[in-house]
Amino acid sequence: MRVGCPKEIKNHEYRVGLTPGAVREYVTHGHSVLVETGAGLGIGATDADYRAAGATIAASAEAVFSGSDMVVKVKEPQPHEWVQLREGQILYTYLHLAPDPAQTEGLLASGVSAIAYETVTDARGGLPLLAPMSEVAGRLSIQAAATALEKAHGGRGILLGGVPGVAPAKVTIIGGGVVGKEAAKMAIGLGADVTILDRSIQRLRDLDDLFAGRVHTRYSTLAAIEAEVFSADAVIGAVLIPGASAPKLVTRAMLAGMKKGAVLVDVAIDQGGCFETSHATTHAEPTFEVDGIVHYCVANMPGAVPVTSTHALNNATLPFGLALADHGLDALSRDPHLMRGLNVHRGQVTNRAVADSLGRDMVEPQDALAK
Ligand SMILES: NC(=O)C1=CN([C@@H]2O[C@H](COP(=O)(O)OP(=O)(O)OC[C@H]3O[C@@H](n4cnc5c(N)ncnc54)[C@H](O)[C@@H]3O)[C@@H](O)[C@H]2O)C=CC1
Ligand SMILES: CC(=O)C(=O)O
Ligand SMILES: [Mg+2]
Repeated sequence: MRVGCPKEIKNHEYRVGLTPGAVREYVTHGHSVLVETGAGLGIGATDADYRAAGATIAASAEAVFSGSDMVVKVKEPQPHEWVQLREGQILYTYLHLAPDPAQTEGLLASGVSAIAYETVTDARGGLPLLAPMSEVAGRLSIQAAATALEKAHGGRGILLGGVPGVAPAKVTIIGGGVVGKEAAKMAIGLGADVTILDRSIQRLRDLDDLFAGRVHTRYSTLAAIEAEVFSADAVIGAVLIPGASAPKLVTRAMLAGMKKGAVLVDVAIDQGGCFETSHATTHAEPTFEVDGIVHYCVANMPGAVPVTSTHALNNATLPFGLALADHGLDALSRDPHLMRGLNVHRGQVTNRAVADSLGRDMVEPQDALAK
């Protein structure tokens, strides 16, 4: 198969779909790999590194899109990229379609078979291609909160860990999955007072065992969210209903009950955000203020640390990517977990949560593939 990797073009996105190490694996499996010139510079990988791994360097993104049977990326394709996709081609990347009707229309019109990293599953009920970036974003969320809490950045001027004799900041984490757990580790490490809310009691049990008394856990009800948000200095939004738009758990009315200069970090913004007042921001201008509350809503947080993120992402995407290259779309029939990644195929939406969120018809992926 001809595998292609264009340079990422989203604002301040420095990750790349394939590392030179991943290219070498595809080439060893007998595939050819086309990489856009400069695609790896954000992680310090030069065209020469890719050539040494067996890739051919393409002068433009257009050459990669037109010359590949499968396009491997990081972020959802941008409008200028949708139009270059075609029927019979596989797109393998993050998509986050539920809050993005325009991109969905673009992919449907192209006829491409689009596999979303974020809905591929594993045998343990996890999301193996989302998890590594959730680990990064969870850890970064506390760095973002700490910075935004500084007075010069619009925050209330409180140090997460306090100092001896002065109380630490209170961090409320809504959603105790991968993002929530990693955020908690960092917040505890800095000495903050941490509470995690989740609506899975089993998840709260696991977190209670893991953190052994160093976090408070609360079952996520409206009343509990309100109480924990009102008393927080920083709130991390980390909920997920796989594939679907995030539920709005903190309303605009609730901001009035919060401390002035408190910070909301909406990690779930890539699924539309879990705070009513969120809108996606970029690394160039990551925060904005609503009713005296600082909002940080960057939809590609891991792009800020591309070296760590790209390697972590490639570790996870490589086995499924190789299966796709080796077997084409038959790889989906061989692996029900990869099948769950298929969001769009030949003009049809093939993921239930995505279709429901967008109010569109859905065709079961195996039926869509059989046609
Ligand atoms: N902004 C960014 O750059 C990035 C964003 N993300 C996003 O972060 C979000 C979280 O991802 P993960 O931690 O991997 O998901 P996860 O599935 O591991 O955890 C989500 C948790 O939310 C809980 N939850 C669902 N509804 C809830 C509610 N009403 N109240 C409290 N908890 C609730 C679930 O029980 C689960 O434990 C996703 O939207 C993901 O796409 C992930 C990586 C990067
Ligand atoms: C998951 C995601 O949106 C990201 O890594 O950018
Ligand atoms: Mg996104």
